[in-house]
Amino acid sequence: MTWTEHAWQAIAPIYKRIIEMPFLAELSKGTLAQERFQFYIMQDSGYLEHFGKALALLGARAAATEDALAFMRFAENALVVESLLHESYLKDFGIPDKGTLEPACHHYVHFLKSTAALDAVEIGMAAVLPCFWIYKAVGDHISKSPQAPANPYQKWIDTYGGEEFGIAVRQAIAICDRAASATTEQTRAAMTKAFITASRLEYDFWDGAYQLRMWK
Ligand SMILES: Cc1ncc(CO)c(N)n1
Repeated sequence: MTWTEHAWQAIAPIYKRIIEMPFLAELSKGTLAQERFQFYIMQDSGYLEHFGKALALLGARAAATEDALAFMRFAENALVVESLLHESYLKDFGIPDKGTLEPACHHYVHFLKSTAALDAVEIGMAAVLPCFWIYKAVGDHISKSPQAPANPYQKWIDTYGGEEFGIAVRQAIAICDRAASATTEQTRAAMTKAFITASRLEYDFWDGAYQLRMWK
């Protein structure tokens, strides 16, 4: 079994809870309250900015030039392509700026940045993998569900269920598998732990948006 197969198995219960979340069930049907999606997009705009920087840092730290280039492309995509989607939604909703990072987002981006900066590079790569893989799985899952007519969230669904994002996800998976097979058992275990933590933080991110959870 590859490391990524093992890691996905480890998060299977978390992924199951993610796809059952009301946020995603309602987004899929197009019935999600605009206020909740708006909160999510504002937080996610802030998220992408930090996520992009964590990816660039991993690119700088990657040993193989090929992996460095892949992570630099991921960083550019997070900062340019995905951010455009968010900006168009922010404009549709008439939101002037991104606002502050609320608890779930704050927790997640700082976990990613500190892991990318301070842990072994393989562990940093494992920490960002759920950001790719879970979004792809969720995008595919929603794309395969019965399509709601004129879903206001269709652009979001198309981005993450789309083939372009799929290519990046497969690359990220392949890089992590190569890194995992070249490292020690101890680092592999730490990679799995980081992968699980990031998956929990993905859950929490949608949960925080659904509950509109803000600093008290
Ligand atoms: C919280 C979060 N995780 C992953 C992605 C996909 O890049 C995203 N846009 N937001």
